[in-house]
Amino acid sequence: MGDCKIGILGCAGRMGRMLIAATHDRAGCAVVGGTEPAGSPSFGKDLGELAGLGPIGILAAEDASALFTASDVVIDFTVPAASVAHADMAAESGTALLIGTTGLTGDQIAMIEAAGNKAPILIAANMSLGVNLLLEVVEQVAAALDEDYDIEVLEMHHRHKVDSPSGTALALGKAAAAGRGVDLEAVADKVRDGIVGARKRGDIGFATLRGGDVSGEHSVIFAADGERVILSHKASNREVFSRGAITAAQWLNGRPAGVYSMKDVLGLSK
Ligand SMILES: NC(=O)C1=CN([C@@H]2O[C@H](COP(=O)(O)OP(=O)(O)OC[C@H]3O[C@@H](n4cnc5c(N)ncnc54)[C@H](OP(=O)(O)O)[C@@H]3O)[C@@H](O)[C@H]2O)C=CC1
Ligand SMILES: O=C(O)C1=N[C@H](C(=O)O)C[C@H](O)C1
Repeated sequence: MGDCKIGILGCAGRMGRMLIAATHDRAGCAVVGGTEPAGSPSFGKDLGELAGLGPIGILAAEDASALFTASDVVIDFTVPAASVAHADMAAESGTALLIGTTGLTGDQIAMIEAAGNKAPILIAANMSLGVNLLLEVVEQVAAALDEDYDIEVLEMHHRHKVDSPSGTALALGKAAAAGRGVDLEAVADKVRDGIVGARKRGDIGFATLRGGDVSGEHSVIFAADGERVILSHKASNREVFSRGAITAAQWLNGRPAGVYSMKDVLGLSK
C-alpha cells in the first residue's frame, strides 16, 4: 500500500503548520496539498516553508474541492463555518475528513454528522491521548461522587483563541454530566458576572482564562465541604494535538462512512 495522502485545510494556521510537519515526520504519510481562504497572506506559499521544513514544492491553494479529490484523508483545523462546508465536500467526494475545529454550534455538529452518512468523518475537540483518557476518568469520578461535590471546569489558552469555553472544556463538562446521568445543557453555568446568587446544587460551572502562549490547560474540580478532587491535563505544546491528529488520520483511512471519535482510535469506545 502507498503512503496515506493527507490534505490540510487551513494549512497556514497554528495547527495547520504543525500538521504539515507532523505528516512529513510520520512514516507512511505524505502531504499532498493545503488550502487557505482567498486573500490570505499565506496563499501561494510553499507548505514546507510554512512548516519550517524548507520547500517541498506544494503551494497553499484555495480550491478545497480539488484537495478532497487528491487526498485519502483531509484534515480541518479552521473555523466552524468552513468545517461545515468541508463536511459537505467530504460527503460529495466520499473522502475521509478529520475535524479538530472547535466552537461549533449544535446545528453545525448535526450538519457534519449528517455528512457522516456518506463519508468517514472523525470529529474531536482534542486529539491528545491524555485528554481522551481524562474524559474517561472524569466520567467515572462524576459517577462515583454525588451532588455534594460541586463540579467546575477551568481552562486556560493562548491570547489568540476565539471560542469559549474551549471545545475540550465542553467535552469534559459533557463527560461529567454523563457520569451524573444528567444533560449538560440543563446544568451548565457558563457566565457569572455581577450578583448572580449562590451556586445552584448540581450545576456544572465553567471558567475561562486567556493569555500568553498557553497551548491548552484543563482542570475538572470536584469541590465538597472539606475536600477537593482536581483532575488536570496540561499540553506543553501543540505537538500532542498534531501527532494525535495524524494517528487518527491513518486510522480513518479506508474506514466505511460513519461518524467516529478519538475514543474509537484509542480503543476506548464502550
Ligand atoms: N482538536 C484539537 O486537538 C485542537 C483543536 N484546535 C482548534 O482548531 C481550530 C484552529 O486553531 P488554530 O490553528 O489555533 O487557529 P488559526 O486561526 O491559527 O488557524 C485557522 C486557519 O484556518 C484558516 N481558514 C479559515 N477559513 C478557512 C477556509 N474556508 N478554508 C481554509 N482555511 C481556512 C485561517 O486562515 P485566515 O487566518 O487567513 O483566515 C487560518 O490559517 C480552532 O477551532 C481550535 O480550537 C486547536 C488545537 C488542537
Ligand atoms: O485553540 C486551541 O489552541 C485549542 N483548542 C482546543 C479546544 O478548544 O479544546 C484543543 C486544545 O486545547 C487547543
